[in-house]
Amino acid sequence: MRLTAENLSAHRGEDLIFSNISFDLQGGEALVLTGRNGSGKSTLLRVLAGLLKPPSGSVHLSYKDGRQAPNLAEEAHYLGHRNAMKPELTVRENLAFWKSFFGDREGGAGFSIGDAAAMVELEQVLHLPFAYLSAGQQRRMAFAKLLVAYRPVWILDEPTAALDVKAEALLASLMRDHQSQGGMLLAATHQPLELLNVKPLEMKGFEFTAEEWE
Ligand SMILES: Nc1ncnc2c1ncn2[C@@H]1O[C@H](COP(=O)(O)OP(=O)(O)OP(=O)(O)O)[C@@H](O)[C@H]1O
Repeated sequence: MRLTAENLSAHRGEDLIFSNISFDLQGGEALVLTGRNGSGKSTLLRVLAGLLKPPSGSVHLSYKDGRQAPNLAEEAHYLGHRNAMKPELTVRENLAFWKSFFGDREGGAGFSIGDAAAMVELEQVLHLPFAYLSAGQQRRMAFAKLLVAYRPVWILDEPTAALDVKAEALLASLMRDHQSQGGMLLAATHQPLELLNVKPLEMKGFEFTAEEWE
């Protein structure tokens, strides 16, 4: 797979958040966004996930054999700051919903709910309402959502926030497994995760001085 983004920009309300963002990524690589708070990392990930329309620029995704994928959003999982799980449903019910809602895309198959829960080391809490899990357990289960349905691209916004060191290492190893199988990662993270084939992209945001406004 190959992902090419050219000259992307984004607005929030009246403000230009970034412009001229371009990158090129192959299967197995990870684009890691860095930059200070407010520099536009989440905004860029939301643009790539198809949740915000960029006023300029383009994104192209092609399969290994050169065919164009219809769009990136359909080939990607997006894990934002929120976990997107219903608190009153059990963990198993939540994962079952996402598994059938997403289905698999070309090139792979999702894991069973039991296997995905075991991969995040939480198979013992599948019967509990999602709300009963600790913040770190909830985040790990939100990650299991990526495992139950296959997507070649994972778009991850601070995936390891609220996690202890052991859980952070566990999710990082699942991310590396995804890469080893040819998957791509697009991730914003404040913690340095040990990913493979990292391409860093520093978001600078816009900082206008008083003189520049005049
Ligand atoms: N819905 C919105 N409406 C208006 N402005 C917004 C909106 N969401 C974000 N912004 C602004 O866009 C800018 C970029 O925010 P963004 O969340 O992309 O930054 P970030 O680099 O991910 O920051 P952090 O490291 O704190 O997560 C910020 O100035 C923020 O205030």
